[in-house]
Amino acid sequence: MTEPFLSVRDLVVSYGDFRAVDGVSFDIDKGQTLAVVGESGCGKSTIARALVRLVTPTSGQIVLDGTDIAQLGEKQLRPLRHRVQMVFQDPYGSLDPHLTAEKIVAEPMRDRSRADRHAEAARLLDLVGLPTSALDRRPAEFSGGQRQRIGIARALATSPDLLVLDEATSALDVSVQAQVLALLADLQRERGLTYLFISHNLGVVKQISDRIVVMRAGRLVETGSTADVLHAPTEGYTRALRKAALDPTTMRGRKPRDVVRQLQGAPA
Ligand SMILES: Nc1ncnc2c1ncn2[C@@H]1O[C@H](COP(=O)(O)OP(=O)(O)OP(=O)(O)O)[C@@H](O)[C@H]1O
Repeated sequence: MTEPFLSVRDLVVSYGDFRAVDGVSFDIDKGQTLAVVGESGCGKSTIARALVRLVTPTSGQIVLDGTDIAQLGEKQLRPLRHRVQMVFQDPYGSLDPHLTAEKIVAEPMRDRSRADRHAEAARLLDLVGLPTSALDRRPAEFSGGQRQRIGIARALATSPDLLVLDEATSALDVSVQAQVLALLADLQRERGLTYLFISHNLGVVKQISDRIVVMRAGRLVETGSTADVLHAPTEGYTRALRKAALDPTTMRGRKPRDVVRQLQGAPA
């Protein structure tokens, strides 16, 4: 049997005495999408931060294509960093407002010639569906969906194998969200990219993921294929999340966390 591309084993991430992620294990095969779902504060973003090594795990393993990166120091990580990139929820907040799209996308290519950087930035922007005229424009001149395309182009600039997408489509309205999801699916097909897709939106997760991990209070409560977890969840918590996501009247204007609490018997 081939090894999974990413294997996370007994991952623990603590902030001081608080275990934000508490003994979580999962695998992702190359070219597949694993979604991590759960209510606000359950540790989804902490898993993302550990995978891109913005935080150092307290314990456990993060084996990326055969190398455990969990405890590597910055110097050892440097040659591996290009392989894992992150796309954030808020493209506006994560793009430097003073830089043009060309500079933002070409930032990781500092050692290449100016002409090369220009050509590569144009190619990447074209890949995410933006015209050459986008090169000279700054983030404020783009729509939310276009800004997220720039965020994806920037993440692709290092030729990564794994993209960690942390609520990457959550700030977008439904039709733009669908376009960005279609773009991500195309990029995965064309480039064999592996995705870890973090979301509280089970409707989106259903469209994009092969497998799902359900988290609650730092722990993994359920995992399986997308069809199994969404259509035949074994855990009451997953059923509550699913009900909250599928019933638009329950969700309107409310935090999933509040809806889940209500479904579990707390007063609305
Ligand atoms: N730097 C930090 N220091 C202390 N506690 C933190 C820190 N970052 C996150 N936490 C806590 O860790 C827990 C998990 O946070 P995390 O951001 O991973 O959750 P999440 O599932 O991504 O939530 P959301 O969906 O709201 O983004 C929360 O209780 C949060 O308050």
